[in-house]
Amino acid sequence: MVVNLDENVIEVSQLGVQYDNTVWGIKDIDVTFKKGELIALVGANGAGKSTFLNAICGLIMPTKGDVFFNKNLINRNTPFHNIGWSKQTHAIDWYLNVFDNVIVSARLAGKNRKASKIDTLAALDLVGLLEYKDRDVDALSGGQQQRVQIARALVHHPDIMILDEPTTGLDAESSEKLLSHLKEKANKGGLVIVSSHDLNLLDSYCDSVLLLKQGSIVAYEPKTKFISRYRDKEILTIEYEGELDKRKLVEIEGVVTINDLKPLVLEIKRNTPIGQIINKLDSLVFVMDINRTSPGLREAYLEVARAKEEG
Ligand SMILES: Nc1ncnc2c1ncn2[C@@H]1O[C@H](COP(=O)(O)OP(=O)(O)OP(=O)(O)O)[C@@H](O)[C@H]1O
Repeated sequence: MVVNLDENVIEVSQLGVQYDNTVWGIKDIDVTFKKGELIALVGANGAGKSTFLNAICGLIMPTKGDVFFNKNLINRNTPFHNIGWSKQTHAIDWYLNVFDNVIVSARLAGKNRKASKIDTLAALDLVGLLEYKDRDVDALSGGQQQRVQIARALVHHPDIMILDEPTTGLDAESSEKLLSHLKEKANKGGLVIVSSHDLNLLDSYCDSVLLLKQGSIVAYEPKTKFISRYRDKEILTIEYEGELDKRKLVEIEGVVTINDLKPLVLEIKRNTPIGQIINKLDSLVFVMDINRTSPGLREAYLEVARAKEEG
């Protein structure tokens, strides 16, 4: 597969989805996605992530605006083909067993029976469901049903994957395995858009961040740039024994915010000498362990969300 990484794969223009002629799920979204990236779609509950992903896949009809895939219009009448999508709500065939649920997706993508069978077994192996291949899907746990949906999305090796909260219900190991697979696909020239509330997981794998708030794009930029908005702060995590009073902590020089009390998680100004902070804590509690880290996606997300609220 020869991939032109400069190609504008998906172009979204003035996209808006209004529900019941009242609530705008998303509004006036203009954005372009290129290949070769894993994009983290983040935002609070109700920010419009699912609406946005469903609209760009052609699963719901926008109220206004357009989505183009390589300059071709996408909508419910001409939906995407050769993409892998997975909705937040399960879209699986309840009357089929696990294997058939997945192979049907490969066949629908135009693969022949033999290739579909090989790919189905590989996809089930990837999501850890090989031993369940003959089970009815309604005899699976919620997390296992989620894996069936993911296997359906990936089985035909699409170079565009749009996955809405794919790790909900997955255990940590499966989530890491899935994201690592998606990252590899993006590295090889694919385009992957993943929404999730698990910002620590996304941090390890995403290239760019798209932050939605109240149906609009607040930020869309490389992860490093997104996080650098937060570069003037670091995180101190402190394990201790005893009781701490928040009011005493805010008085300590260099402490910007208290994120958590047990363990104590402090945001401090970058390069603050931590000796004075530790001395103060030593006088209040028994300090057992101190860990100093640079902020990641989660902290940057909270910062940007907070700044936009204030601004
Ligand atoms: N079917 C619907 N009918 C009416 N309003 C809807 C419908 N689906 C979503 N909305 C509204 O549109 C807005 C965006 O919802 P959406 O589900 O896209 O958010 P989200 O970012 O995916 O949230 P979450 O993180 O909770 O999954 C919300 O205000 C929501 O209440």
